Amino acid sequence: MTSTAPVQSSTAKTGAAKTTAEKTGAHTDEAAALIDNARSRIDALDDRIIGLVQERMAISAVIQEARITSGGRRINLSREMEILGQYRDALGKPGTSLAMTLLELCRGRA
Ligand SMILES: O=C(O)C(=O)C[C@]1(C(=O)O)C=C[C@@H](O)C=C1
Repeated sequence: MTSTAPVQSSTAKTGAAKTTAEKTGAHTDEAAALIDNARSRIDALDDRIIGLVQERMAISAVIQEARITSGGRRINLSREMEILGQYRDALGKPGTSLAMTLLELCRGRA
């Protein structure tokens, strides 16, 4: 059964804890529960994505260090173009921006 009753909070003006409905912006308990559950899954995914980005940064640092130690340069533009193309092909124009941000994070000091 779908609940259509608006979820209200008497604490909204007092600064006390928000209700689930207030947190989610949903107008029914059912929608609020769905959003709450989906947000938990997004939070778990974001934790994994952040971990993967950190793992990428560490591997990238190893590559850069090896290249620099061998007398080369930190940056390898042709490889960066390859990566930008891969993200663009998979995700479109915002994919390019995402790849640029990733590369910026990874081009730290090796
Ligand atoms: O693949 C490399 O050669 C790297 O150094 C790694 C990496 C990357 O993070 O993907 C970082 C810097 C380079 O300019 C190109 C790519």
